[in-house]
Amino acid sequence: MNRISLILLAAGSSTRFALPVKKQWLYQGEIPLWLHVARAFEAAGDFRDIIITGHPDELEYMRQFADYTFVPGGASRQASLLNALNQVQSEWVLVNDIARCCLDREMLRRVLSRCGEADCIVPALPAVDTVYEEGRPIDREKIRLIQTPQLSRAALLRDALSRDQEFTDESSAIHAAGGKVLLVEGSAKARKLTHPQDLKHLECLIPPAAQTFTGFGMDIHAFEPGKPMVLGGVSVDAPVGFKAHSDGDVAIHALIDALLGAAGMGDIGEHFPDTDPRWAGADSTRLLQTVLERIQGCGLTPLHADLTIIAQVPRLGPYKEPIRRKLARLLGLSPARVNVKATTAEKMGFIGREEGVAVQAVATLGIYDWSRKV
Ligand SMILES: Nc1ccn([C@@H]2O[C@H](COP(=O)(O)OP(=O)(O)OP(=O)(O)O)[C@@H](O)[C@H]2O)c(=O)n1
Ligand SMILES: C[C@](O)(CO)[C@H](O)COP(=O)(O)O
Repeated sequence: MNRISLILLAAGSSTRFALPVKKQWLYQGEIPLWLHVARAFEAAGDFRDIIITGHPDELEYMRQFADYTFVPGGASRQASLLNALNQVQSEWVLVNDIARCCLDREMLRRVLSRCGEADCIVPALPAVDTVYEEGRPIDREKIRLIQTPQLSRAALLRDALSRDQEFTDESSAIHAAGGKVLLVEGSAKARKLTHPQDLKHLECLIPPAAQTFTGFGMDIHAFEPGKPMVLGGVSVDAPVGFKAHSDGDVAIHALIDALLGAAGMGDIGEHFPDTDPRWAGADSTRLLQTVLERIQGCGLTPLHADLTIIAQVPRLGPYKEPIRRKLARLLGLSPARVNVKATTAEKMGFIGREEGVAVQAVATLGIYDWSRKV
């Protein structure tokens, strides 16, 4: 069987799923769904290689979980698939949507066992409901609902998908290119996860583990006279602001690093390089929102944060509570789960000499519990 490469498509944006987490990042126990599916296929077949598409912003992160070949996805399923096909050396390629997350081994066997009998072997189900097309009932016996995994001749599939036409699956592309498509019996188990309500019908899914992850962040900024000071998203009355590429909100920067640390997603400079003009003068609350979307999209959720601001000047007593409330709102947490402390440096060092401010932050993330939404 190792003349077959496996492609798993996991670069979608989960628009129809409408939860903060993307479908491919729903945790199954301690691992994300895309890895759970990859392991299920790896255990069920002897593939020459396993190629997984991921959103370009998530690819490095995906590599931290496993040693497969990861390929950046494109703007559509077809574009992602073409990127992955460029890595394929074998004659045959099996393509599965990560969204079809429950592997029916019997169905996989039915597909693989017909290898060579057509250019594309496709699992399909009959329609069991009455079917209307444009307001009129049609003969449902003529209808077949197409699933994945589909087994295709790699070279033909590459050519078929490279035409200037959008296809929703491999079999339609191969059919349009004049190739032979063979339908085999599909499986109700291979239902596609498209909307949150599909979660109830996917019996193979297991709830996420009750794990938490902690990260630490630290940032320092020098004062810059004449600039407005913003700390923790709150305007502070001071004759100086912070020298920085962005608005210099040192508290939010420390918090972002703590969140990225807990997620295992690197540091703020990797996400918002200070060479990138997009972030010049940026409102740091926007950076925090972007980071939160990335973290939540990948299946994690903030639980708690604690910050210590070390400043000789300005005096921060009156600002601690507004900063706490602002950060809690941004994190989607109760103020009871966000703490903001302030201390001076006892007139020592650069902080004591009133040259700048340092902030330390600790943040805790949990795994998003999608099973409570079912
Ligand atoms: N640009 C894209 C779009 C989709 N996919 C993958 O193709 C499969 C089928 O796509 P779909 O179920 O439509 O997923 P999404 O595109 O994420 O969903 P939506 O259309 O609701 O945004 C999914 O496993 C998805 O991750 C992909 O790799 N690259
Ligand atoms: C490939 C597929 O799963 C076959 O039914 C389906 O066409 C994917 O559609 P989507 O809109 O990209 O989810």
